[in-house]
Amino acid sequence: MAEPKKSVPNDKKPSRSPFSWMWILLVFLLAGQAMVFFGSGETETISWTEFRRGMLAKGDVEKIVVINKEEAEVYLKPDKIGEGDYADIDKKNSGPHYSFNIGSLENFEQTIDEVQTDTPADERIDLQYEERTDYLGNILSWLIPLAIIIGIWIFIMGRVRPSGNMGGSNIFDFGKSKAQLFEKDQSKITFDDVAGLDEVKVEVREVVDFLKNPTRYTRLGAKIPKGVLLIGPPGTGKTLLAKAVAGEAGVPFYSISGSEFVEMFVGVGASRVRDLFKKAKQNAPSIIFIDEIDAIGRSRGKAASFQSNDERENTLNQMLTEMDGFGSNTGVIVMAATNRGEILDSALLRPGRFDRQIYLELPTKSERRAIFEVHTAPLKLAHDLNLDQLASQTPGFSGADIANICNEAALIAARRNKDAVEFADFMDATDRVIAGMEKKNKIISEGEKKTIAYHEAGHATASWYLKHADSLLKVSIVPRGRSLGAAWYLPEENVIYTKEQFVDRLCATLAGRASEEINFGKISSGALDDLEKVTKQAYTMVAYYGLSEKIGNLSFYDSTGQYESSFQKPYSEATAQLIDQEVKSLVEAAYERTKKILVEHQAELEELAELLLKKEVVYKDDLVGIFGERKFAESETASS
Ligand SMILES: Nc1ncnc2c1ncn2[C@@H]1O[C@H](COP(=O)(O)OP(=O)(O)OP(=O)(O)O)[C@@H](O)[C@H]1O
Ligand SMILES: [Zn+2]
Repeated sequence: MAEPKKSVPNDKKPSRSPFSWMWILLVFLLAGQAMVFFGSGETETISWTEFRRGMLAKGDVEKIVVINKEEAEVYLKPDKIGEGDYADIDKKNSGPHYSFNIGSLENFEQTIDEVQTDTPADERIDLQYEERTDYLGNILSWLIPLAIIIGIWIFIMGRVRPSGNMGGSNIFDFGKSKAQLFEKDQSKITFDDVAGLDEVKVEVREVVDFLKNPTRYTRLGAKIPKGVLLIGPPGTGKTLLAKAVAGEAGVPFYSISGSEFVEMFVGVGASRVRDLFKKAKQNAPSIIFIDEIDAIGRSRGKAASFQSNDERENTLNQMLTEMDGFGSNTGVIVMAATNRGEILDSALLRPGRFDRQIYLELPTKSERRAIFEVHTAPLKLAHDLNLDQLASQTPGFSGADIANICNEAALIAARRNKDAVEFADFMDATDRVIAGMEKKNKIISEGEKKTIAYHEAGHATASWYLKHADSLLKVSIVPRGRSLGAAWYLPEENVIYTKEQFVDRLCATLAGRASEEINFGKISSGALDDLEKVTKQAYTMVAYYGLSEKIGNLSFYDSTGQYESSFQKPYSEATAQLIDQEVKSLVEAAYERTKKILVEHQAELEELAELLLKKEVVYKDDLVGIFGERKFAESETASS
């Protein structure tokens, strides 16, 4: 996430800061304490022992008033006051002269009783009991906790709204949106600041045009999309791209992060959304950017039973209402970013909401070079610095990582008192950034990269020569999500598959591992997804589609879902074993066949793998260059 270079507070009205509230409370508390102190100032507090051994033993006490069975007020005999031990008490003071805490009432009464029995009736102590309500104490006893709670609340509010982004943060306007507003002329980010992402930029250019020339579209009755969802791994430039759209269109940009909604109090999230949309509409045309939308837009229902987050749901509902509410010519386009598109609530993706989805990927080598170019532009570089080399040293790095490296490198060079940033500084910076990344990202070593390249080349080679495999569009060894490399196919849209088609697909999927075995003599864990797919497919072939001779025309598929819930298999133990055997031999046969194909075309496989290592992404043209035109026409694979 990028921090805004320039932002202006959107609320300019004068506001009382939480600190002034702290002061008021403090004064209040001190006043309360002072009242307690002075209110009891006239009676000296003594201890029970002092009382018993002193005035009680000497018989100086005239009256004791026990208050609330806790405290005793002592009145001395008038003739004792102002003399001896009591010299500093004013003669006119009618008492109480002392007070003490009686501790145990029983003990106290017993002691007094003992004294009384030894005393003549007319000299006995006058013992009285009184229930007194301590108004001040009561008030304070709830005022102090209240003050503490308010204090904590103010403190939390202060944290919830990081004051760095906002000029005046007022504890009473937390319902207002704290979206940051970037004024037109202040946001100078354009598409030139976004390196690579060429395909994405084409799609996003359209959005710029919607904002600039809405009538061109509305004139013909076309509906301008309201929401654009940017999906991609962290640091791939989603925020940057949204800002560039605002910059190119010259419209205000309101940004807020989904996670900010979540830490709010009940009802606040929804009112923030309302406020945000209101503001954006007032300043239309404009862009609302919601970062980390998954924080509020997570699929409802699924995990809800565990910990239902009503606040999140309210916020989401309010957002959907707002998006449905404004017409397509309002001139407000909502852009949202997430790195987990799959967990979003489907309600968000419905037409009229975020129906445009744009995928961003980690940059390829040439894109990384371009990003290095952007971020080294402001630096003073050594003349012999080779950006190509930097790009090839940083596979799997995101744009944000690269921006980070460039800055680190400059810091390192400065620390070393250099006049220009050199290659070595970049390498050290890379190490430092890797150390920070290691926890969240996969770092790929040269050796691993080679394994991945040969694995993907295996898939590509096999599917090129398998009649029924989908035709290949693109092969990449740029890591994405859980997988380390990928091949993109043009899928056949068949409804019915023949056994041959199934088997060819099995082979294509197994080809990654087969290539690893052929080229390195060992296999790796990198084929997990492939093997999962193969196993599932082989089982469906045998147990569902009746495609194995030994099982015959039986299907244990259950469209009603009963078997699954009843733990009971619809076939005998013997059949179960047979199914397992059939699956195994099916996969084994496919694997052997795949290896044969790969060995036959080993030279081409190697050529492709090396090209992948060099370019990281290889397109259909390159594939044709290596393998020649694919022999199977598309129509031929689409089958009977
Ligand atoms: N394609 C790119 N070209 C130039 N700089 C880039 C690119 N991608 C990322 N960056 C740099 O990385 C920084 C962070 O990117 P940004 O905040 O846009 O990523 P993001 O995809 O929104 O990440 P997150 O998912 O973590 O919010 C940018 O400010 C920019 O400096
Ligand atoms: Zn694979």
